Amino acid sequence: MGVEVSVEGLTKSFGSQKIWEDVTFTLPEGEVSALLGPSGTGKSVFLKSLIGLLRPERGKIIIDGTDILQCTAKELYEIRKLFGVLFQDGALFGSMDLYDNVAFPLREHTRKSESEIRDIVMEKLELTGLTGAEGKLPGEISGGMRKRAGLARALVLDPEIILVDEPDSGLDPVRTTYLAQLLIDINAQIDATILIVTHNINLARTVPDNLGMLYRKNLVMFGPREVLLTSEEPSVRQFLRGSKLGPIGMSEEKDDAQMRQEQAHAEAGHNDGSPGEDEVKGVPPQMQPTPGSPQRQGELRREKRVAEMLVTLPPEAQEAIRAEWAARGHGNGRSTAAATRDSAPADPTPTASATTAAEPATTPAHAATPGGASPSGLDDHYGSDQN
Ligand SMILES: Nc1ncnc2c1ncn2[C@@H]1O[C@H](COP(=O)(O)OP(=O)(O)OP(=O)(O)O)[C@@H](O)[C@H]1O
Repeated sequence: MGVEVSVEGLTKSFGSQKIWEDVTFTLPEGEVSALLGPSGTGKSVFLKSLIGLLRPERGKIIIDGTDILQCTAKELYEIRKLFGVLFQDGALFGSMDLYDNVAFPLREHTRKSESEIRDIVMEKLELTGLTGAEGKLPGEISGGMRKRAGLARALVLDPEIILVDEPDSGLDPVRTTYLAQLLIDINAQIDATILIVTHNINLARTVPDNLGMLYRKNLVMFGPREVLLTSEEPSVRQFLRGSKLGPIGMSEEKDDAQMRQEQAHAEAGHNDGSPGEDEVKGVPPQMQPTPGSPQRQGELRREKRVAEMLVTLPPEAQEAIRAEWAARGHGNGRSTAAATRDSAPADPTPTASATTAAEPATTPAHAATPGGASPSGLDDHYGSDQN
């Protein structure tokens, strides 16, 4: 089962450049979460911090009960074994065929025999739809296949936390949906905690249990998906609509004059290409595991967890949550929700801490990376700094 990842008061700077500060939230065990944010807001820096490649100057990152900012190098090595990381480009060794790429972490970090390794590699290749392609070199296959091979490699050491960096980059929308389905199916099968960093609005709206957003050097919000998807917070609303209207500009925050001018253009009928209000309104149904998959244990735990916090959420989010439970017609959250309905005032402006739900980040760091010198091999891909 996946483990909880809890981040408390985390602050990271490079020299005098503050990336984000006082970030606090929890990735709940076995749930799927997505972290959004405009380019340059420090999402990748956050992922690197979770796996111990970057060192925030303040705060805690508690993984399976251990604060990785305080622990020894040996403890960090052990914690990194809990992670599987899917990098944007798959991060495969160009000179190795897919079989050897996927087998790499097993050969590097376990004492398994070649026949045991073969069973595991072939199982993961089948899971990711790559049976028959094991003899191909990364340069001979498509970007989507490379992503799936990267995922197969991230899974061979049975990660409890899976981190996915922009799963849609370089993929067409259809392949992005297949990859998202694979992540949900894997979550159903192994109950790993999953954190996805993405810009893809459709993926953010339909795949995760929880959403968070980084902006203005802060975690603007983090909580159940329904909270962000119904939020009127200007940056969240703008981002989830992919609209020009709002505080987020091309390279930095807009000033009031620019916002007023764009608003006037919109009111005068200018079409800026943003999706229509109806296309992105409300909370779409969440992606479910492929029929025949096990029930997602994370979903069951989430239902109970969200039921307990339901009355603290904004009314629109409560309504969306109840509607989804009613549509699915299952789970103990449904009855708990009914029991607590209208029994307490909602907080109309939830903050990250108010809506915080514990969520995890996963990926066996070493499993996902080709390098062998570092405990996980992650350093070789991302580069490690001790800033
Ligand atoms: N090792 C580093 N040294 C100095 N600055 C860095 C380092 N790594 C990242 N940065 C800076 O941190 C900021 C955030 O970068 P990051 O890549 O995390 O953003 P992001 O939100 O993932 O962006 P994108 O969505 O475009 O991938 C950028 O200004 C970047 O230049």
